Amino acid sequence: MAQIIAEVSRTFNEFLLLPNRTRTDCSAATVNLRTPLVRHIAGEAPAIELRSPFTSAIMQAVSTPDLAIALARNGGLSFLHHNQPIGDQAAAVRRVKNFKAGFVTSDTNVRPDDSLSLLAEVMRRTGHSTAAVTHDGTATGRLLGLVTSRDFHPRRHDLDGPVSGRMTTITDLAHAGPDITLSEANARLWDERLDCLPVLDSEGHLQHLVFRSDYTDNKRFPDQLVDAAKRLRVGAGVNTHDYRERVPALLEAGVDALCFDSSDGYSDWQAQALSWVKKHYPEVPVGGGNVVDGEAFTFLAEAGADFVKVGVGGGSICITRDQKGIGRGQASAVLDVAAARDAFRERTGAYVPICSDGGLVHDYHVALALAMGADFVMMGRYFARFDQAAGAKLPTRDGFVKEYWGEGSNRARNWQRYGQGGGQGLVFEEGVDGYVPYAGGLDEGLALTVAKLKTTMVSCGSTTVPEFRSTARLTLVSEQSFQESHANVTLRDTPGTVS
Ligand SMILES: NC(=O)C1=CN([C@@H]2O[C@H](COP(=O)(O)OP(=O)(O)OC[C@H]3O[C@@H](n4cnc5c(N)ncnc54)[C@H](O)[C@@H]3O)[C@@H](O)[C@H]2O)C=CC1
Ligand SMILES: O=c1[nH]c(=O)c2[nH+]cn([C@@H]3O[C@H](COP(=O)(O)O)[C@@H](O)[C@H]3O)c2[nH]1
Ligand SMILES: [K+]
Repeated sequence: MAQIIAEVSRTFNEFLLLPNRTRTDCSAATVNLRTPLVRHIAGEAPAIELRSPFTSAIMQAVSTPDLAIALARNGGLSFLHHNQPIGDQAAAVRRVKNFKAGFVTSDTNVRPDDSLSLLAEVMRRTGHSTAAVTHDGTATGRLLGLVTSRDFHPRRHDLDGPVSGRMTTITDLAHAGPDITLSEANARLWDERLDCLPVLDSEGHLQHLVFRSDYTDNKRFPDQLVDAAKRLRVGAGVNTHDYRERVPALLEAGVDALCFDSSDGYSDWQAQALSWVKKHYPEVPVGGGNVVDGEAFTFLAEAGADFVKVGVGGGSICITRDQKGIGRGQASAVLDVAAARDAFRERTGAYVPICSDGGLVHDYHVALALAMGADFVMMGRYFARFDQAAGAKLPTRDGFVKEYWGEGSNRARNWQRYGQGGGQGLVFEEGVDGYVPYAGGLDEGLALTVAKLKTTMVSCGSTTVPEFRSTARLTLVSEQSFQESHANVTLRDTPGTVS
């Protein structure tokens, strides 16, 4: 007879945190959000640690290179989606790895014999006032000089004259070699009172420009998630179909972590694929999932998973529970898997982090997921709202929305992966195609969520994620107390003032 699990399956909305004693040295400024991404010996440092416990979903509508850059600059990690040809996904990985914070590729470039009027036109188009003069007018040509909008004036200079007549030539120009770090470049900008420092390769070809005006921007991101060579880190989703070709191409492109992406990770397909990656590329971290119980977690941990993603059917675009009748309330799933992770650590000495994926509707749900045992979270809807995500931004009567669609929807055209009903292709959809409210840029949006998370942790008396988890006290809420959690007055539509 079928086994019936006695415990009711619960969601995040059914829980609240009780405040713990907050000591005077516990404040938002002292909270540290570092958390392990990958398997490690318990008590030792993991090979990769997130600086902030956020990852973006392995979805076309979410994890673009631009989003990956923005999230890594804020200490989190994106997993670039694999619903695209292998070469395209590898190119997306390269785009993130080639991003050098503070090192910009020059977009305002001219040849020495171009006219000043052409230069003025290029500057007007790009909105930038420093142009690189290269032998072929490209961003990577041999650098001959720099010219700025301060070097010429339409009434003083003949605009038909060549750029070379007004540029500062390379012999009089401070410049740097390819190995300079951002902090060394910044030091030179200040010490030598430069506005711009060109970075050249050994043959004198332009690689990047570093601007003094970007200095504060670089200081804004103290928690960037970078590798040993100071390049931003990026993850990539893979599947159990073409991993033998996809994984080596992604590694070649410089990917930092992989994750098998499936609605149901409790399968021999995934165990086989994990063992294959571990056998051929033991150095690359690879996650597995998704699962919703301890038994499935242990199965993937034993197959070699370096982290395990938790969540079936709870995502905002998910219709898996309606369609297939499988899934589990996300709170129950995380609690069960967290207990299995701790038992696995006791038994083997290995700590395999877990990720709560999908169904995080309110910012405080992130705090609940971490309190219930998640080491980090993955979100789709949340990141799909930002400028950097893939969906188009569309105007509506009440403001803007962004497109957001599930990987199991018709729109995702993930069909080659399906053998539903024993045939070829997608027989029924497991996700919907819709819109989410537009939320501007990722930097500002994530900063707000992080601020709320830190404040919750302070109320719970903890300054680290492990401390928060081990001391959290959670309570179930009744229907009535849930009502009490919301404002119970008629809201003004214009803000009131107190004075
Ligand atoms: N987290 C969630 O609740 C859900 C997520 N999704 C997303 O939708 C996308 C598609 O997920 P899935 O449909 O689970 O894709 P999948 O590729 O894991 O599975 C598709 C089908 O292929 C089979 N299969 C897997 N590997 C195979 C192999 N090597 N040879 C033959 N058959 C194989 C599976 O058993 C399944 O029937 C993913 O991006 C997933 O994250 C979809 C539904 C729910
Ligand atoms: O049932 C589903 N049908 C789909 O088409 C689909 N696409 C993505 N996902 C999963 O949802 C997660 C994102 O959820 P949120 O938008 O709630 O953050 C993602 O991280 C996935 O785990 C899907 N689930
Ligand atoms: K299964």
